[in-house]
Amino acid sequence: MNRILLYLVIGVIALLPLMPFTPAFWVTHLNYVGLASLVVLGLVLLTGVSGLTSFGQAAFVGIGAYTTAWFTTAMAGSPWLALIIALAITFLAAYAIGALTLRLSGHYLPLGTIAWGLSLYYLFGNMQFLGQHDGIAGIQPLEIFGISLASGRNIYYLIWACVLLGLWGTRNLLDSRPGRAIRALKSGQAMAESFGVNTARYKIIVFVYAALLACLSGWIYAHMQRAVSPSPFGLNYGIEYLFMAVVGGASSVWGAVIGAGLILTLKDQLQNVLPAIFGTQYNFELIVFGVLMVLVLQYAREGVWPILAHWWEILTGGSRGERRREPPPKAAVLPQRPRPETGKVVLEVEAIRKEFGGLVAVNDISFTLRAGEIMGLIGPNGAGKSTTFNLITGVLEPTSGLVRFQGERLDKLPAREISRLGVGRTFQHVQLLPTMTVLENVALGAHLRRNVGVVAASLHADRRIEAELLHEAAVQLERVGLGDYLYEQAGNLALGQQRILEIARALAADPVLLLLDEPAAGLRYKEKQELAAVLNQLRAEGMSILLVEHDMDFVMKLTDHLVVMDFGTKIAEGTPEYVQAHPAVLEAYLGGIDDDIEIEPAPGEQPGGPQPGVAPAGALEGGGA
Ligand SMILES: Nc1ncnc2c1ncn2[C@@H]1O[C@H](COP(=O)(O)OP(=O)(O)OP(=O)(O)O)[C@@H](O)[C@H]1O
Repeated sequence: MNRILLYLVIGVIALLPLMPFTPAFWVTHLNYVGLASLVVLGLVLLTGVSGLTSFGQAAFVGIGAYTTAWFTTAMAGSPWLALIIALAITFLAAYAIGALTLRLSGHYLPLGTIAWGLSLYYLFGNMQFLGQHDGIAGIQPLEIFGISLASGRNIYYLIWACVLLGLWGTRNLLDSRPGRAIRALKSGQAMAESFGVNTARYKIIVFVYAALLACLSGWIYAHMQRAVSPSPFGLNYGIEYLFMAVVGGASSVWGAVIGAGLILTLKDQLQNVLPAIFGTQYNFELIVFGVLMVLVLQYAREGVWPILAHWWEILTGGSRGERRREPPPKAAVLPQRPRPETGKVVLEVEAIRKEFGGLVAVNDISFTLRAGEIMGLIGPNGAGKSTTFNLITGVLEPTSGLVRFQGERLDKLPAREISRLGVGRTFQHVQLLPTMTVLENVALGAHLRRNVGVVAASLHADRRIEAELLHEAAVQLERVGLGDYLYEQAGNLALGQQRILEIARALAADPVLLLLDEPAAGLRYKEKQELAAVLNQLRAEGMSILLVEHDMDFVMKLTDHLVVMDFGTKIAEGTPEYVQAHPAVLEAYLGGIDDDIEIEPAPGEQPGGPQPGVAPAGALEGGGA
C-alpha cells in the first residue's frame, strides 16, 4: 500500500478519539472493528493467502477471552500473565488441532474446522468453572503504566496499536522467505515441495499464527466487555469472521480492516434500519448478508480491497503501478555447494520400472549422466519420458529399480529431500505463483539456501538474509536474460519467458543436476537460441542437465547424449548423430505417420521422412537452437 495512505490511516486512527466531536459510540464501534480486524487478519493469511478455509476462528477468540476471565477473577491473577497463558494454551491447542485437521483436503477441512469450533463452543458453555452459559462477569479493566483502559477511548489505542502491529508483522512475514513459502500453499504446493518447502509445516505455522491473533483479540475483548459468555465464540461468529475476510479481500492484509469495518458497520446500521422498515425485531440483516455474500462472490471475488486500491491508484496518478526498476541492493553471495569433477557420474538410473495397473509406463530403463553433460530423453508421445522424469524427481515412486544421485538413493525420497541434495527442476506445465513478482518467484527457488524463522521475518529482523536471497534471484534472472522483468508479476510474462523463469528458479537452488521438462516448448526461435546459450554456459560450468524435449532440432544441437524411449522401453542410446541414424528410432518416429513432418537427417543421410509425436523443431515449432 502507498505510504501516504498508510500515514493517513495512522493519523486518523490516532486523532479520532481525541476529537471532541467524535461520538462515544463511534469509538466503541471502532473498538469492535479493531478486535474483529485482528481475527480477520489471521484469516486473510490462513484462508486468503494459504487457501485453508476455517470457520472455527471464533473458538480461539474464546480461548483468549475465557483464559483471562477465569485467571483474573477466580485466581486474581495479572491480566498480562493471563495473556501469556492464553497465548500458550492457544499455541498448543492450535498446533494439535492443526496437525489433525490440516491433513484434510477439499471440503473436509472446512467441515473439520466447524467440528472443532462447535466443540470448543460447547466446552465453554458446559464447564462449571467457566460459568456455563452465563459465563464469567466482573473482569477487571486493563491498566498500562498506571493508566486505566476502562474507558472506550483509552482501550481504543491498545486495540489499534495491536491491529497496526499485526498488519506490519503480517506484511513483513509475507515479504520474506517463509512468506514466499506460505504464498505457495494455495496453488503451488507440489512446486514448493520440490524446492525444499515443507508445506505441511507451513500450514501449521499459518494456522497457529492466525489462532494467536484471534486469542489476542479475545483477551482484549474480555477486558473491554468485563464479562464473557459463550455466544460470541460460536459458529455464527466464525462464519461472520470468514465473511469479513472474503468481503474485505482475502488476499490483502488491509482487506482485514476493510472487511471488518464494512460488515460491522453494515450490521449495525441494518439492525437499526430494518426493524423500523419491517416493523418487527427479526434478524433480517442475516438475509441481507446472504445476498451481499452472493453478490461479492459473483462480482468481486477478490473482495473490496483490490477495488479500493485501484481507485486509490487512479486518484494518486497510478503510484501503485510504478514498479521498481533497479535491481535489489548488492548483498553477499550465498554459499555454493561443491561441484563434482567434470566427467564424474552424477546420476545413475538402474532398471527403473513404473507400472500403472496393467500398463508398464517405464520398462526397466537404465542410463547414467555425468557432470558437465547435457542428456536428452526423447521419444514419441506416451513413450514414458515424463514418468521417468517424475521417478527421478520423487513425484512418483518406482515399482522397482533405483535412482542414485552422487551415490545417494533418490527413489525412496520425497521431492523436498531430493531438492536438498542438489537436484533442481522445471515443470512440463509451468508452475509459477502468478501474482508474485518474477524476483520473488525465483527467490523461492533459493529457499533451502538460507533459513529465516517466522518470528524474525515478522519483526523484519531478516533484512540481511532477505537481501542475499533477492540478490541471488536477481543474479539468476540476469543470467537467463530476464533482468528487465524483476518486478513484473510472473503471470504477466509470455509463456516462453515463464519457462525461462522456471530455469532461473531452479538455478537459484544451486543445483548440481538440472532436470528440465520441455524447456523449449512455447519459445520463439530467438528465445530458443538464448536458452541454448544459457544451457551451454551451464554445461561449461560443470552442471549436469537432463532434458525431456520434443523439439528435435534443439535437442540434436544441444545434447551430448540421448536416450530414446518408446512404449516405456529404451530403444536407443548414444550421441545425437548415432541416435538419428538408428533404425529403431526411425521406426518409432516413422510409425504413426504424418507425411508433412520430417525428422532431421543424420549427417550424410537422406531426410528420414515423416514422424508422429516427436518432430523436428523446424517442422513443429518453427526452428530450434
Ligand atoms: N498417473 C498415471 N496413471 C496411469 N497411466 C499413466 C499415468 N501417467 C502416465 N500414464 C501413462 O503412461 C504412459 C507414459 O506416459 P508419459 O506421460 O510418461 O509419456 P511421455 O513420453 O512423457 O508423453 P508426452 O510426450 O506426451 O508427455 C502413457 O501411456 C500414459 O497414459
